[in-house]
Amino acid sequence: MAHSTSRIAGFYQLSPSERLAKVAEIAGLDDAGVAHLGNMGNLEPETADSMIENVIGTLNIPLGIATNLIIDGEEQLVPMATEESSVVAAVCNAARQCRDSGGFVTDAAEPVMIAQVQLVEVPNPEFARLKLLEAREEIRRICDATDPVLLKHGGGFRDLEVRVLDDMLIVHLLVDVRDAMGANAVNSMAEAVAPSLAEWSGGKSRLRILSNLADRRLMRARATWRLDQIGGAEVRDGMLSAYRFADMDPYRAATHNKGIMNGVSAVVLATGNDTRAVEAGAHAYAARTGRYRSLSHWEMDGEGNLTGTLEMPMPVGLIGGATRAHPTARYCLEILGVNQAERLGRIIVAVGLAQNFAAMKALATTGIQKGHMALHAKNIALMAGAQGDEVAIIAELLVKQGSVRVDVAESELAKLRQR
Ligand SMILES: CC(C)(COP(=O)([O-])OP(=O)([O-])OC[C@H]1O[C@@H](n2cnc3c(N)ncnc32)[C@H](O)[C@@H]1OP(=O)([O-])[O-])[C@@H](O)C(=O)NCCC(=O)NCCSC(=O)C[C@@](C)(O)CC(=O)[O-]
Ligand SMILES: NC(=O)C1=CN([C@@H]2O[C@H](COP(=O)(O)OP(=O)(O)OC[C@H]3O[C@@H](n4cnc5c(N)ncnc54)[C@H](OP(=O)(O)O)[C@@H]3O)[C@@H](O)[C@H]2O)C=CC1
Repeated sequence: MAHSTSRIAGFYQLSPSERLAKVAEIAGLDDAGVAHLGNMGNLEPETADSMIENVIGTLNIPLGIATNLIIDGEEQLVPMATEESSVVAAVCNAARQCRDSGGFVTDAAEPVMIAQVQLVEVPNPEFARLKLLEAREEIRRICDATDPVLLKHGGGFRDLEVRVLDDMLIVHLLVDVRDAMGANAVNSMAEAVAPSLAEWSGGKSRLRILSNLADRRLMRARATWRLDQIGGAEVRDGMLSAYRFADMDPYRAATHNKGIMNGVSAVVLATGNDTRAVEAGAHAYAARTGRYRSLSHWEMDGEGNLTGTLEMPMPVGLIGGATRAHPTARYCLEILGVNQAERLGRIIVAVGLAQNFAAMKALATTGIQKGHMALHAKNIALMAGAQGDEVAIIAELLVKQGSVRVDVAESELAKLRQR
């Protein structure tokens, strides 16, 4: 049913509770709905209200901890925020199976982000391109002057690329953003330097914005799963065949990479980082050869063990965005014990690889539904209306019957309540 109006002048100037009252009136929410949405959980209304616009409440997402991970020789607990069952269990499961071979080894490139400046109506783009490249030091001076704090932390302008796209010139500012995700930092630089670029090129500047294809800020993770740990050669070969399928077929690659992002996005979200930025970068990177492919690579080593690698852009920070503003994100960073954005990125890529291993193994053996649906059964029980102890009882019944469905849950719940 359409609402009576969506034009609410000055809505943004109200407090969260005033906005909620207004929405409740228009949408016909009852007292229980208002009370529920008005409970802001562990995010203060003032904090939420300064993070985004038109706030009326908060949405709690479960926060789980991935166990069993060894990353670069260190035991590592990892907070993951996700609404999807079996994602956390999958990481624990994969990490347990490579502990005997040392866990995950990671690596990272410098934290360099790209800002793009679009120059249009450039009369002689090839000529202007060289002029801009010659002005590198002047460009450095203008960019670095916009962010002395970043400079103090060892970051700042690193290099310049100029591309000719038809009649446009696209300038890439390569900026070391240290422990920030970097969008605001590089956007400010792009805006500051654009008038000079336009003048030197003889054109006009248009867009000045970060590129989410953060292909200079790559992070890598690798691990070996011993044959005896994963259940033998047949399991390994099934997984290698699953990988080949993903690498050759975009329909499969999209799902395979979604599995990787199950792990990646959960840690990105838990730490208050920008999930969309990481996701956009990951998928653009997966398509960099002109064909959308698997982000991970799977092989067999000389001893027949399964080896996996994952290399992907990882624009995450420990400062900026919601990383410091959201108290839960701050505590997640405390649990992680990281003091450099680079370490956070490495951990995230290791989690992505673990997630991919678990999903591929399940797919290549029992099928995804057995493990996933067993854990999803509690959600189904909740959907059927189970409460308190009923949730676990109904979930167990569904798994035992091998039919994790809402209609079955409803009929089991009715029977349980008649007893
Ligand atoms: C679900 C499991 C882990 C069961 O796996 P299992 O072999 O039945 O579990 P197990 O009881 O033998 O336990 C093995 C280990 O898994 C962990 N584990 C086991 N159960 C739990 C639990 N409840 N909570 C936390 N951790 C759990 C735990 O670490 C445990 O070791 P332990 O600590 O007992 O020594 C397995 O089937 C699995 O890894 N499945 C993959 C699940 C998955 O990928 N889910 C993502 C959602 S599906 C999707 O969106 C992506 C997809 C699949 O489409 C991607 C793609 O297509 O590539
Ligand atoms: N396309 C995209 O993905 C876009 C994303 N965004 C959003 O931008 C936000 C991230 O921007 P970001 O620039 O990272 O955040 P901030 O601008 O909030 O923080 C970065 C700033 O923190 C200061 N700083 C202090 N210590 C450090 C350190 N050790 N390392 C680096 N910087 C330090 C720097 O200088 P100073 O104090 O002088 O600022 C730096 O510029 C996210 O919320 C993202 O969602 C925004 C636009 C586009």
